[in-house]
Amino acid sequence: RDGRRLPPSPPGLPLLGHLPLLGSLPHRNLQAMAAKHGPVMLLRLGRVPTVVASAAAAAQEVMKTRDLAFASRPRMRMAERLIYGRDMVFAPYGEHWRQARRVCVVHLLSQRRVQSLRRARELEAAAMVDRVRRGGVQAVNVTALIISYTNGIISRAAFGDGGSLYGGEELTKLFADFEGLLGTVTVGDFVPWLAWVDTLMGLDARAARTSAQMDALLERVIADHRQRRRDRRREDDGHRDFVDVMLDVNDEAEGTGVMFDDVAIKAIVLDMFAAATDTTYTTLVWAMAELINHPHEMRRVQDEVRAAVVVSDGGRVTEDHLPKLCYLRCVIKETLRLRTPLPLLVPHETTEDTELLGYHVPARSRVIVNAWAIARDPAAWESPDEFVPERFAGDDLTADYLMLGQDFRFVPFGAGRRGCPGVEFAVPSMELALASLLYHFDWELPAGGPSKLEMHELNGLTVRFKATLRLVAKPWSR
Ligand code: HEM
Repeated sequence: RDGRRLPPSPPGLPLLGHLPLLGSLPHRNLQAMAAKHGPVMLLRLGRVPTVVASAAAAAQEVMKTRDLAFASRPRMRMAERLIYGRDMVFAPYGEHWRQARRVCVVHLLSQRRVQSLRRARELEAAAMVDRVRRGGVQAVNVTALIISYTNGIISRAAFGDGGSLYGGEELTKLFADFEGLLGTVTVGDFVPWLAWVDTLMGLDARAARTSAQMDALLERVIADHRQRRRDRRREDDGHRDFVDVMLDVNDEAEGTGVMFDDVAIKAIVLDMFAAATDTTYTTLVWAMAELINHPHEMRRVQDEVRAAVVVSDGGRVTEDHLPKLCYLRCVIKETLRLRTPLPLLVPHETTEDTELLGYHVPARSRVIVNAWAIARDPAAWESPDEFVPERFAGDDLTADYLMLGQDFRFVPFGAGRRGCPGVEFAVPSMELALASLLYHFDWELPAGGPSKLEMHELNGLTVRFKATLRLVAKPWSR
């Protein structure tokens, strides 16, 4: 009525709006809708107006040109329940998010801290290789193997080397429940008067149970860390785990007004688990699955890693080898493009009235960037649905090879204010795991089964390889 043009909107249903059109794999259904209605669409998910951006130019406006206007997050009931409503990943734009983000970037995920975790990564990679060796001729459950590797790294980073003392397998299960719930879309988020459906389906009870178990664990971890500090048994050996760092920040901030109380500490440590584990393991499992279906590419990475590791290196991959592994970097980048683990990123929300590709977007609209569709846009990529790591071979493949925030056709980590601060943590973890698995073993599908993997997806906190990936590992030696 005031002459401002809203984005095009397909027909929806009364009450539920476009919610049922999302289906079980929303990134795919939204891509099909964008092909008909354009790179910016306005949907109504239940009662929530939602703008969907499906082209690189739109992503650039959301995450760069008009970054501030798009920098908030919508309220998500499950995250509030599980992460105390005090975390950072799901926090609305404002002072709490700013302080938490600063601690994250400056202290928890700084380059120095990530480098200090090198030993943790190398220990976990060695343990993973040992586990495969011990499995003998049996097909290896690669999914479980990689989950255990990523959990191991984040547990050591967050809780210290004694991370496994807090439960080992049980801890893995607790985190699996936690991440499963966090990835569950609740009806109440979109249609508040139907929130009772979530209760009826047992979601509320499960969330309460998991949250209580997690809280008890974190209380114990914090109490142990405090005790150690009192006993002065812990020396500063250059590596401080996330709980130590948060307690340090708290001590230093005393009297300055910026305080992270125990609830905020627990919330931010949980954020790290939530943000780091599923994303990293999902990417690694997809990479292994793609390489199995592309034996020529698999052989090329193996030749590269095996040429880089010489006998005097003690016959194992270390982080010193990683910068030499250019083709491996192409494989990781191509996996993130084709199998974007968070295909719709994390939802944004507008802080004020703004515009997107010339369309009016009202304040407090939910905003979804379909990074997966953008990375498969036929107008921007050649053979977009094919796994072709070579497409990146001409790029600068040094440390900054993901070129985040520079090329908006490739945004698996988002960009700008709400972009992922964990990229530097994730990249060496992924490179080292993949290089180690491919250096030490030749991988095959189990005999008697299909000769190719079906690449079905399962939607949760991330979109992951649906089946359990089981492969036969044949030890390789020079
Ligand atoms: C392959 C691995 C990873 C991928 C693909 C990934 C992807 C993403 C994406 C898409 C977002 C949201 C961006 C947006 O809303 O626009 C995000 C946010 C975030 N990620 Fe990552 N991530 C990964 C690993 C990690 C790791 C290892 C950590 C920490 C140890 C981490 C910490 C975070 C945090 C704290 C946020 C919230 C940022 C904010 O809201 O301000 N991520 N990540």
